[in-house]
Amino acid sequence: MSQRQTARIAVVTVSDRASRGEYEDRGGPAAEAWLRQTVTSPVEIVRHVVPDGREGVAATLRQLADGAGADLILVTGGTGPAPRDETPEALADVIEKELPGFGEAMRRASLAEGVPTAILSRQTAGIRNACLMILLPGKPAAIATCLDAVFAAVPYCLDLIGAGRIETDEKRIRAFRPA
Ligand SMILES: Nc1ncnc2c1ncn2[C@@H]1O[C@H](COP(=O)(O)OP(=O)(O)OP(=O)(O)O)[C@@H](O)[C@H]1O
Ligand SMILES: Nc1nc2c(c(=O)[nH]1)N[C@H]1C(S)=C(S)[C@@H](COP(=O)(O)O)O[C@H]1N2
Repeated sequence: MSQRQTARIAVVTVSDRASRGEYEDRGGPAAEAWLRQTVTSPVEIVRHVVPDGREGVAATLRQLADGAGADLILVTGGTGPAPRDETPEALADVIEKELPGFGEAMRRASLAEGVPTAILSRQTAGIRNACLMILLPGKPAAIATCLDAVFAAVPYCLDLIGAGRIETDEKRIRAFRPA
């Protein structure tokens, strides 16, 4: 299977208050900045800010994967235990396969940084067709911690599902592609 040369990445901030303009979204820009510093191959990055809620988030994920042809979607926010935190339920509605190892590795990294509430985040990842979706906590400071913890496995995962190929700056993240 030939892989698309310019990978399409979507960054989705899920936050009631950021979507209403009550505070400036800092999570989406942090995720985009992390990607631009790390991915060295051609990439298109689009950002969206949406309110919490299962149906709306699921519709956004479907549109980005199926309509916009995203290879990778990073979602930040709505992973906690509060009543409006429904991002994992939205993900479950749209994916064919869950990859729970992503959540395990991200929570371990946050715990190792001394954040005991890391276990409150139901962060995870999943596959829909040729799109990998990764859920991150809403705290902007968590984004680099969590992406640093899992991103070495992302390029090979995209290869396996037939998504666009990405290369990384080895000084930041050494992509692991088993021989
Ligand atoms: N995208 C973001 N940009 C800036 N700060 C954020 C963002 N998401 C979360 N935060 C900060 O982290 C705190 C905890 O995030 P959390 O996702 O639990 O918010 P929340 O109480 O669910 O509210 P909301 O969904 O309206 O953002 C917020 O109060 C805010 O200070
Ligand atoms: N690295 C890191 N992980 C973190 C946090 C944090 O500040 N740093 N906050 C935790 C808290 S307090 C919550 S409630 C959950 C879920 O956050 P979310 O609902 O914004 O996704 O993420 C957790 N994971």
